[in-house]
Amino acid sequence: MKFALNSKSTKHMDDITVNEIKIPALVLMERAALQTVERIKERIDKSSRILAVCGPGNNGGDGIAAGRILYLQGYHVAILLLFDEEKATEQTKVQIEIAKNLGITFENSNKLHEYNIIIDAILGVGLSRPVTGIYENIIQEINQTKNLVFSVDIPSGISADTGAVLNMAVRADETITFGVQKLGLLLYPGAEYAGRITVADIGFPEAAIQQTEPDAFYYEAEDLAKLPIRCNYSHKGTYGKVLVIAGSKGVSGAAFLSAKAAYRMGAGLVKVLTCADNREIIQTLLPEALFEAYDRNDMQKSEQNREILKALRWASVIVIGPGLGQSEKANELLSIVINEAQVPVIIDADGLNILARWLDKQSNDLEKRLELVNDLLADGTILTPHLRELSRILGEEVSFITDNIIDTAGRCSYNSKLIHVIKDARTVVAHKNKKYINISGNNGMATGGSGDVLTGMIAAMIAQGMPSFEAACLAVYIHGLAGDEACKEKGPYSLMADDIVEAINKVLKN
Ligand SMILES: NC(=O)C1=CN([C@@H]2O[C@H](COP(=O)(O)OP(=O)(O)OC[C@H]3O[C@@H](n4cnc5c(N)ncnc54)[C@H](OP(=O)(O)O)[C@@H]3O)[C@@H](O)[C@H]2O)[C@@H](O)CC1
Ligand SMILES: Nc1ncnc2c1ncn2[C@@H]1O[C@H](COP(=O)(O)OP(=O)(O)O)[C@@H](O)[C@H]1O
Ligand SMILES: [K+]
Repeated sequence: MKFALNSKSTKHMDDITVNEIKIPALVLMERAALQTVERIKERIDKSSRILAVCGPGNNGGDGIAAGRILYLQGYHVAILLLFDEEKATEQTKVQIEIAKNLGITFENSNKLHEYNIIIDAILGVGLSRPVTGIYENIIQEINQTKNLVFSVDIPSGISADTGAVLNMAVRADETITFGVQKLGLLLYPGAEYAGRITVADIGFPEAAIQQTEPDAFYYEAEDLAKLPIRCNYSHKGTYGKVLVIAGSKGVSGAAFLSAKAAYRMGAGLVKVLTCADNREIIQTLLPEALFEAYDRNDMQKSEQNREILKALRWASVIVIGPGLGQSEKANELLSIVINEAQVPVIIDADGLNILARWLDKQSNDLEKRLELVNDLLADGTILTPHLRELSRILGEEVSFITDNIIDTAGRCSYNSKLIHVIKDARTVVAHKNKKYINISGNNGMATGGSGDVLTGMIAAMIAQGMPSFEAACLAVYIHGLAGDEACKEKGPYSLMADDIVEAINKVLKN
């Protein structure tokens, strides 16, 4: 598990390090520069012509120092300052003075075409407003050259908080970020602008890191160790019972994908509760699944509802929504589940759309709607909306979410007992003040049914005994990894949801 910070927390960590622990800012800057130089040297040679393009803040200071270190090692280096020297920070002024004393060339106009390596040290985590004027112009020029671009800490113009492009941003080949990962480098579009990212240790002391509340966390391969253990002395009951309430007349794929994914993820038993018409297709495609219809015409309604309640009592976790439609029956099923379930519930797809319609009848106000959902659903209920579904629940535009997905996740989950899995290219899972950002997965997964697969995977993790929030984070991570495995074989164009299901084993067996 790794942590990520926003700009405010990064400054807080810097502040403790420099002002309380008293490690001089220039020492940190020198280490930042040395780390930057290490990465750059892996991709250049002595014939390279390097230009450090620097802004007035400490990001610029890092760039000047990196240029100076390369110069002293015999590389061809020049520095371009984009500001009036008076405006530089104290540390950056020192860096300018050292570089001048050593006789390093300072360019006074943009001659980007005379260089093939750019050190982008224009703006770092201190970016506070949209980029305009000469900053905008130079960034545009950098992006138009074919030069190899190394961004210091973060590509200039990318918000460290949201990953947004503040009007104009550098498209880097590599980004060397210092101490801790930044939210803006994990989230798109920042993640794409950053190119290859290195999180470089520049000696922030553990005490400073400990005193800084992480803004989000993410998983890497070692976190697969969090998978529930399977023991020899066990049976199918040990690994839980997943009830998938999904599908409707003519719609069977979602139920199939969700149920199959739950099995591939290790659930002991999976039962599909769907419309009677789907019996043959589900039993043919997935004979391992138990089958129950929610609309049998050989039963009275009360008798049918008793069967549904029996299924709810049978389950150790319930999925409701994929392909369910928004019919009267679907509405009724969601009500029954919300009122009667005594185990964790995962609400997806049409389950969420129905919920949004209920909310529409009650309030247009975002806070009020969040309060209503919170009151309606049981502790630990998991909602798995994609951006459009979440926009319906919140009663806001999709852009309201994409402008600041971390902030939105915070608003949904702060003071809430619910777990939100906000699905996107970088899915965010939020619960109370905890936020997970998922970095696995690929654009091949932007294909019908891949969300249904995820729902089954989360359910299987819960069925095997994981707490709901941890189950959601791990399932989202593995879903992305399975997507990556599937993509190796099928490629991003041809990847289909069932390929993700079929690749789960590649992730789990290692
Ligand atoms: N301190 C430490 O421990 C360490 C810090 N380190 C490094 O410091 C970096 C942070 O430095 P920083 O705080 O000085 O901010 P930085 O990103 O250089 O920019 C601020 C300047 O830009 C200006 N500005 C802002 N937006 C603008 C815009 N749109 N267009 C134009 N100008 C704009 C802003 O002006 P202002 O908003 O004040 O008017 C101010 O002058 C960090 O990313 C890392 O690289 C490392 O050395 C490791 C140790
Ligand atoms: N570009 C992408 N990169 C990574 N993951 C993606 C990308 N596009 C979609 N996904 C993932 O695929 C799934 C799509 O879910 P959803 O939109 O609910 O699909 P469906 O409703 O068709 O099942 C989500 O888990 C999402 O995170
Ligand atoms: K930068």
